[in-house]
Amino acid sequence: MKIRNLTKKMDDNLVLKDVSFDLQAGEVTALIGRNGVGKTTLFSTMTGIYLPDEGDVFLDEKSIYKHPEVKQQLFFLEDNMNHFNTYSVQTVVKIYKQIYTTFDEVFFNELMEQFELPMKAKLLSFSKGRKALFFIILAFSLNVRYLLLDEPMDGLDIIIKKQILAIIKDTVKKRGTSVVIASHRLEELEAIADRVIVLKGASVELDYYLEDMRTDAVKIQVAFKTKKIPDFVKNNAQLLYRNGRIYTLLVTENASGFLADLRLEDPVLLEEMTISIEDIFTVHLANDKIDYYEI
Ligand SMILES: Nc1ncnc2c1ncn2[C@@H]1O[C@H](COP(=O)(O)OP(=O)(O)OP(=O)(O)O)[C@@H](O)[C@H]1O
Repeated sequence: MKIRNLTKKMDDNLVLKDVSFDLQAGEVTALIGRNGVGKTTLFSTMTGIYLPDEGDVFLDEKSIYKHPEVKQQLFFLEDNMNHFNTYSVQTVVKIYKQIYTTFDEVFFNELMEQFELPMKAKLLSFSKGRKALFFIILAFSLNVRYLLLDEPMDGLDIIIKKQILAIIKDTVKKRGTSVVIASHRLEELEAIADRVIVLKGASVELDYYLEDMRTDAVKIQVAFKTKKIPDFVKNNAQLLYRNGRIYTLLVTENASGFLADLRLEDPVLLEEMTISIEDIFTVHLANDKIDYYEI
């Protein structure tokens, strides 16, 4: 799926500006950004609920706006499916089976049984967690190539979250589905995301694979003998946190060269740490920069 130069205004507000990326099969992409940045608007525009002011979205080289039939291959799970509240599970399934001929009934029944969700109950009688679980099961049962999930785990308890993550991971692996999950709960996506797209100020600020990031980048804790911070540190590292004289730094390019230079300074503390999505988010989206000199 190719997203090309999407620009979208909501009222007079420019929400998306020249947004482009490709989605590949068998990958989980985390779409992250602060509240109100435009994640839901991007999904709505990618699926033709909104028409873009500029740009296009292609599935198998066909524009989804000009060839709506290709949208059979994608599904957008909105963060609030309350419009189905008065329907029974059976009725919702019937509706989706008519729309999506790829619906996998065996898979659906197996998961409904596994999670003990009743078929005849109305969705209104489900707790928030059970309802979210039901819609995730439904979404994956549609057997589409592209799934866009908007905050699918918002407000769920840890047990259900883990169950949902397991379903996502398993199905992506087995079926080669491409899943995009919009969230600001980064720690939850860490375990399953292959790639992260960061939206900021209406545009794509960052787009990278976590594995590449972990290879090219390094996160370290360092403390120097004196209060003076070497210039190459200030110029090449992004400061994540500071605790007294201990600096937690993120270096995203030429990590090995940076570490070698750092060792020459003979620091009193130098420790490598695991990079999290949250670190990236902090560096790129935080408004307040931490000052190296504030000791
Ligand atoms: N129907 C609408 N009419 C006018 N403005 C809208 C409409 N929908 C969204 N917006 C505006 O577009 C911007 C992006 O909203 P959107 O819901 O896409 O952000 P988001 O990143 O999904 O936010 P959140 O993380 O809070 O869910 C916001 O400034 C919002 O106020």
